[in-house]
Amino acid sequence: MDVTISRSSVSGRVRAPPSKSYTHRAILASGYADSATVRRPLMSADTRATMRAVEQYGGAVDVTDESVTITGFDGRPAVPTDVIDCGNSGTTTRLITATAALADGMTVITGDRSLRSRPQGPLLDAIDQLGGRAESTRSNGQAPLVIRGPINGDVVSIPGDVSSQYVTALLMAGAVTAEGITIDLETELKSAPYVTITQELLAAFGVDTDRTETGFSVPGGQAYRPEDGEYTVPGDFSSASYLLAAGAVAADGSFVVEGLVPSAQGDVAIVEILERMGTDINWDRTEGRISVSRSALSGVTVDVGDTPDLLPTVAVLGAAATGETQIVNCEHVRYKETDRVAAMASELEKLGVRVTEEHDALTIHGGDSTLRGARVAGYDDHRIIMALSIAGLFAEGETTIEGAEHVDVSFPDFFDVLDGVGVDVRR
Ligand SMILES: O=C(O)C1=C[C@@H](OP(=O)(O)O)[C@@H](O)[C@H](O)C1
Ligand SMILES: C=C(OP(=O)(O)O)C(=O)O
Repeated sequence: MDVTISRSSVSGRVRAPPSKSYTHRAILASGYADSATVRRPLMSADTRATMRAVEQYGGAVDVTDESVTITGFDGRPAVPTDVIDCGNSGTTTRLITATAALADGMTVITGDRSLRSRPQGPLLDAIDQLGGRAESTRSNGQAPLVIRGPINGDVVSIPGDVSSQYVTALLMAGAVTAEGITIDLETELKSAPYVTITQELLAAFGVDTDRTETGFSVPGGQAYRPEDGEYTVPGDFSSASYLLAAGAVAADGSFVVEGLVPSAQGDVAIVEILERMGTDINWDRTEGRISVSRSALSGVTVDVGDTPDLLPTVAVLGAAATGETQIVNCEHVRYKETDRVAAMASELEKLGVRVTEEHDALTIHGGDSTLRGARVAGYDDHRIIMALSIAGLFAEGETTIEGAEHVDVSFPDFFDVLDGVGVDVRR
């Protein structure tokens, strides 16, 4: 589906969708439990993939209006009756690969074309180190994957700079092994706040984890038991980044994003980045409400080591700013649904922006040019599509984004929300 956005202003109030990261974890944690209810989950293509995986491991998932009730497999996943298809979801793939290593038999895990090009090697090695067997069918460290368990727990050594999701996966599975898992990191941990999210979520399910000098550890023999049998998902700052950016470049009067209380999400950094760029932005942390006004932006340097998912948003903000916006420490952003560093460089250039791409940095030379609407590729990647939609708000004329239906991965009603705050969206 193509979506065409014309230069528009936005006004009014919107609610940020529920967090994708917390929803994935809460659903799988409920699978590891005896039973639990997840309130206000994100219902999207990616989180449904995690629900299907929980079912394949023997859980039952009951979706109602505002919640999902899960009868879990209580720490003992069954051997799936079929291949598990994770679609486009890297989080699902990594988290449930470690679950597979607990099952007494073989599990086959795959996904769409993008997913089958993403790196899984370090997690496969970790499962081998723990006494399981884990293989890539093409021997290239990518899905399809074949995993054989069960593992009992032990010490593993993995790199930290490819994906933090390996750590999350091992901590979640490690809690129900006999011996627990100690993870030694061979290199600096990128995307570190996502592990903090995991630790916070696990604590809410009564599971202890520790930070060690060289990594993380989780004692074995633990039971997943959420307080009062339920968990409520907070709002998503990665999704909110597009809405806040829309306000900064196109608010006409008051524009408010709700549902955003403080959280372990690293992507809360979008508030501070917008402030540094000169945005008039105000966060009522108690009410979870952020108001933002159209502002004159100036370029800044942003290190996305902890916040890879903000790169597309910051690149678009850089195009609206005067001076240079340098995005640094971004090599790991190349391992996402697409190579997002290359994708943003290429599509912003089509809109008339001067960009310098290096392996670990992206510089946007803002202010030298007026953005001209154009036809741009969405790379079947929800974040590229949403970020380019925001560029469409201030580009001259019309911006057409290809493959825009892929927003269903994390923010299914994104275009309805834009429409509702006054954006001229044509589908
Ligand atoms: O654990 C998570 O929920 C996520 C971790 C990050 O990935 P990496 O750890 O692979 O950088 C992030 O990019 C992804 O959108 C969600
Ligand atoms: C990279 C992302 O997710 P995942 O790794 O789950 O595919 C994302 O949502 O930007």
